Amino acid sequence: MSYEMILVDRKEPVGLITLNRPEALNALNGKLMDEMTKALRAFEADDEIRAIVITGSEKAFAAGADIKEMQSKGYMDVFKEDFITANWEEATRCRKPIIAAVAGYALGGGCELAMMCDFILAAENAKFGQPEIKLGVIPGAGGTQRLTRFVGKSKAMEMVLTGRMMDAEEAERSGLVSRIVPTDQLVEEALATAGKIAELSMPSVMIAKECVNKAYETTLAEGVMFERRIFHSLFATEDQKEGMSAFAEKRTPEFKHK
Ligand SMILES: CC(C)(O)CC(=O)SCCNC(=O)CCNC(=O)[C@H](O)C(C)(C)COP(=O)(O)OP(=O)(O)OC[C@H]1O[C@@H](n2cnc3c(N)ncnc32)[C@H](O)[C@@H]1OP(=O)(O)O
Repeated sequence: MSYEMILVDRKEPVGLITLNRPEALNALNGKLMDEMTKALRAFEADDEIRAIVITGSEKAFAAGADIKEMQSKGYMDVFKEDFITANWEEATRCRKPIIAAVAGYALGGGCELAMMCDFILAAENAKFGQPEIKLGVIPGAGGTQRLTRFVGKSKAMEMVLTGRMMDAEEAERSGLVSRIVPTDQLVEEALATAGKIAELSMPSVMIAKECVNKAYETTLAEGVMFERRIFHSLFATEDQKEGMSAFAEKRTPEFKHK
């Protein structure tokens, strides 16, 4: 499959998607999002790929939705095409782990896309923000909801109401990113982290992801019960026998992903 606005690289067992629209700081237009949706679906269906990394350039992960594409749209246009959600949420549907490797600007839809991934690794030069208010709109791809869950009401409110950006240090302190890495080592580090996840038992990884995500959607008691039942189910896998035998025998496990 050929892509124009993203680069897709199969680095088994990791799939790498690089946003590649440098002339517009990777602004996310319909074509780019369609391509990303296709690439994510292809990796999801690929048995040899067990973790995914989405990244941009050193200057920008993505500077948001394409403002020039949006500017002339009217209410009925955005309503009829269900603008933003229609082809933007594939990352949230993917069952394999996705790491956002963010350098430079992650603004508006760029920040929202990063937050749809399972975790964010930030380069030292990363800058996060929801500047939509400065354009006379508000975040439309989950920013008001996900940012608030990551950083809490006060900081999310300030960022959404003023459009202020957060640097990597502040983003790490606030829990938006899992850690900061030197900018020139970002992709390498994200691939290495994804590679480590991909070595683990795939069913456990996919189910662990489901359980953590459940914490956002349910009560503590229901979430704990969901976790326990799922934990029980993993005792039906070959990988549970292999993982625990390998520990007892002091050797490295060889997971079969089943
Ligand atoms: C998804 C929703 C619903 O939540 C909505 C959104 O995401 S709305 C978009 C939110 N994002 C923004 O408002 C950021 C817009 N960009 C900027 O503020 C600046 O470009 C910058 C601070 C990120 C970088 O500034 P600078 O280094 O000075 O570069 P520029 O000359 O401004 O940009 C270079 C080039 O890229 C084009 N560009 C940048 N961002 C976008 C964008 N979001 N959409 C379309 N095009 C964008 C910019 O216009 C420049 O192109 P040329 O004019 O030189 O052709």
